[in-house]
Amino acid sequence: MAVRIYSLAKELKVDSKELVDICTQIGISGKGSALASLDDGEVTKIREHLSGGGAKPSAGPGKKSSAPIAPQRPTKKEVDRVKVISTPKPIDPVIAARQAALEQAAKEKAEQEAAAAAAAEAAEASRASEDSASGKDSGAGGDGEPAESDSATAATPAEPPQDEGPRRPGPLARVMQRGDYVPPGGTTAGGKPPVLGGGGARKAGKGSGGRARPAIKLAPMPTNEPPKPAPRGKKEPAAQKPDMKLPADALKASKAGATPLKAHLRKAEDALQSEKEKGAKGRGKKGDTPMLGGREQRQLSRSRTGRRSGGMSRPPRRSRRRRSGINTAAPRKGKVTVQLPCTVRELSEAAGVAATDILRLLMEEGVMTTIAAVMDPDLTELVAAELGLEVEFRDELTVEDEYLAEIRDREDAEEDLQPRAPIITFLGHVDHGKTSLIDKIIDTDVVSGESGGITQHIRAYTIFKNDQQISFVDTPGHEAFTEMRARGANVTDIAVLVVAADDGIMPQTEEAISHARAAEVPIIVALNKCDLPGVDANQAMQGLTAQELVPSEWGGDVEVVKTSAITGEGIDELLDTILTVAELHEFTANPDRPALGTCIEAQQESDRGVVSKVMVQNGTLRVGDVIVSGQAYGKVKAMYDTLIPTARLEEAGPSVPVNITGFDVAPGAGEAFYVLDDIAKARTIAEDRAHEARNSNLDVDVQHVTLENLFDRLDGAEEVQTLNIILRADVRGSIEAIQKELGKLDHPEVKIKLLQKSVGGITEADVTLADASDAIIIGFNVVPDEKARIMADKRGVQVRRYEVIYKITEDLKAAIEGLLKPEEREIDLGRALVQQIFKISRSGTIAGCRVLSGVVERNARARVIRDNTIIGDYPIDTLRREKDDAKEVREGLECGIKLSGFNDVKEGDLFDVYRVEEVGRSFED
Ligand SMILES: Nc1nc2c(ncn2[C@@H]2O[C@H](COP(=O)(O)OP(=O)(O)OP(=O)(O)O)[C@@H](O)[C@H]2O)c(=O)[nH]1
Repeated sequence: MAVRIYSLAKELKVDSKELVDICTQIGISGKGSALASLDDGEVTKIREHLSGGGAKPSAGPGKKSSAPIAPQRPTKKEVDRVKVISTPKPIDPVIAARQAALEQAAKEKAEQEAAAAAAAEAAEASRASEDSASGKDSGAGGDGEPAESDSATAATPAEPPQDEGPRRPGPLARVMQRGDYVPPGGTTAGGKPPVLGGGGARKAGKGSGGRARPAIKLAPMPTNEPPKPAPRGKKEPAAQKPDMKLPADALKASKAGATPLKAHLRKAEDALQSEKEKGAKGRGKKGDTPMLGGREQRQLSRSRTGRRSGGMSRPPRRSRRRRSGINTAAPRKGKVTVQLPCTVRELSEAAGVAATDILRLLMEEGVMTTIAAVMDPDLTELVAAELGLEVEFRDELTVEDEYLAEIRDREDAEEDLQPRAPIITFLGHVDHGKTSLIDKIIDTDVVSGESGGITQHIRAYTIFKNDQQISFVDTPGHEAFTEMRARGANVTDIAVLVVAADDGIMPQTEEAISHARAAEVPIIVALNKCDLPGVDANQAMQGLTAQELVPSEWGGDVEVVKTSAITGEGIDELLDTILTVAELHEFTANPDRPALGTCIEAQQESDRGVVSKVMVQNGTLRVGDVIVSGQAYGKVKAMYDTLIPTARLEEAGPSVPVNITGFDVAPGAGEAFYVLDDIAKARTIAEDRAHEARNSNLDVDVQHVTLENLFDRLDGAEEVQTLNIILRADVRGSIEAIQKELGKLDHPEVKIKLLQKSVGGITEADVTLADASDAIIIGFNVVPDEKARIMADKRGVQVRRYEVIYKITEDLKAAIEGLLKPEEREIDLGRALVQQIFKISRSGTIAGCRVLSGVVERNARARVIRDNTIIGDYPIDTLRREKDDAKEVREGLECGIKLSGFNDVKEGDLFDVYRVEEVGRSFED
């Protein structure tokens, strides 16, 4: 019987990877991964090899023995050699927290029942005494009996309820009953709320308990956000007092009074004066900032340094201390780089010119100023020119960059990294069983039906399987998964693609595959509903193969697990596969740093305020931590388990989802969160973001790749770049032809990656994917639907439509080479729906239309769209409003349109109206 390498490795207590290497050494080829299968002969060969080597457990002395090798306990040497990566201990605090919550609930229930029983007894007793007083009590026993009865009643509340019958042990109880469970000392029910994540993992990570797992190589955490520039000052030389003198010619030139500097200074002063008069308030934006002093500048300076008091003439302490060291004056340079806004001091430091010399230069121009005065770019340039220097500007650092860059960019030392639980997302076509599978997994191992803690709203949870932690993020659909990625949040390590065996690959399955591929996460397939009679798993596997997901049992590299969420078939194997894939990827994090992660969702609750579900991705989040996420900030007031929401936690380590309270407003789903050391900083960042969002007139905040800017992006790039493409076409044949043509495009610096190819019109899902993956969308004989078009405009995603295949390759080639000549560009004008047809013998067919959006112009062209497919493209011949010719007809109005050369118009057709404009070359310079 075929056995997987990792299973055999487990049995033989050796590292899976080591076993892969052994396969190669002993001539068993094609076993590149621990997930590969071995046949009986190969297993025997391996066993013989290991027994011959003497270092591994052996089957016994006889080589010919065919008896299975009994798993043996590894020797101490072996245990020492194999680094244990299982994390048995984190189970304790989580289970303890959950158990504490469940026990508390049980206790409350018992108390309520006891109170009810006591009340009933008391009522009974009072009735009895009334009866006795009225001489109705004829029973034996006299006065003593009620007393006995009372004492029995008094004892009742302390007893567990007896009438419930034997209770099925809950999963937590089951875990407690297991031999490998060690209860955490003093942190269970009734004690201080236990902690979750980090601490246990840390202890466990280096322990020697649990089964032997492969040795790990520690990998860096995937980052959530693109790297930001390092904070200012990090790499800058220390403040200095250079001994360079101003060049005489520079001074002479400025003294002559004819320099542009004087005029500029006057301009700056005027501007400052008018700003003062206006009493303008503003912060953060250099455009609003009066240069060379002013209250606003002081505010800006404070907001950037985080100081709440002090004037700009006094430099921040840190700077002063820095300057008191050795003079590290840089030699005078011919070209200097400064960051805007630039102060006199910064220019002096960058240029290696004494600040006093710059001040003197300014003074000679009649401007009395200070070393901390901010100069605008023009003035900086002019002063530099006076000094005989060329100046280059770096982008201004935002407050956010200053505070968060260090946190985001901080790389963890390898020795600080610990194994962390994998975060798994289930994707797939609607109704294929994603939710049922997750429910089954949770029910199987952690929570029984009595927990009552799982609600529809819980979308992320962590569970334990064989002492291994796994976290799930249950997104309602792959769009939500991709939406999060679009916001820079990658909260998934492994995607489980759920495919119903009776249905096979469906359109949303294809989309889910593209989304998982674009996220570059490993894919495991759960072939679900295998319990249904007559399902043909082979057919579904053929479908997977057609999607380039070749099952490992067919020699491919994709693990396909046959499951049933109803019978539980394959659930354990699915979990094992997830854990093995996770093990191979060695996900790690540093629990000893301030937390950062992603907000999965947030909502305002009437009693608790904002409750946010966050996934900790690195570090440890603690109650009391200062956090910022999007435009929200606050302090973590309380933390709850997501699976059993009554279980309170004190901290959460990497890969642990928790519900927290404390944000002032609800952060958006997919927003990154960070822990800061100061609430004022968090407030500044959140306010700054809110301010920017309010002031931003542009909806498009990301400049996505377009064929026009592709070359600019490639410019200066060192490595091979990837151009991601989403292709939608009218028929499968077109896709194949285009794919073939794209394959011919061979460029040393640009790789073309087809993220998704499918038949049909362009949808919002395509735009979401393009947004998240920085892709362009190519529509071949198809158009975007209205919502997709609006979304693409809003998100700056380029949608290019073609009707001739060679034009696609021509454009791509030209774009890569920077020679794209967009001589003609189509300007979308609007859309009109054909509501009625009028056949007029002399003129032809007139389409009675309603303009759905935009405008229809007389000299424009119209693509005729039927069932989301372009069936033709014709010039508009006549455009009429009622009986009159019209130049244009706007949204909401009715009109008659006659197309030139096309009479086969039908009701329900859409006219996609556009104009062709001549546009100059983009890359002339
Ligand atoms: N026979 C059988 N039915 C299943 C299985 N898994 C799920 N179902 C049923 O399929 C239906 C859909 O299951 P869900 O778990 O809601 O599917 P889903 O993929 O989460 O659906 P959406 O969340 O709507 O995308 C339900 O009626 C389930 O009971 C299975 O393994 N076997």
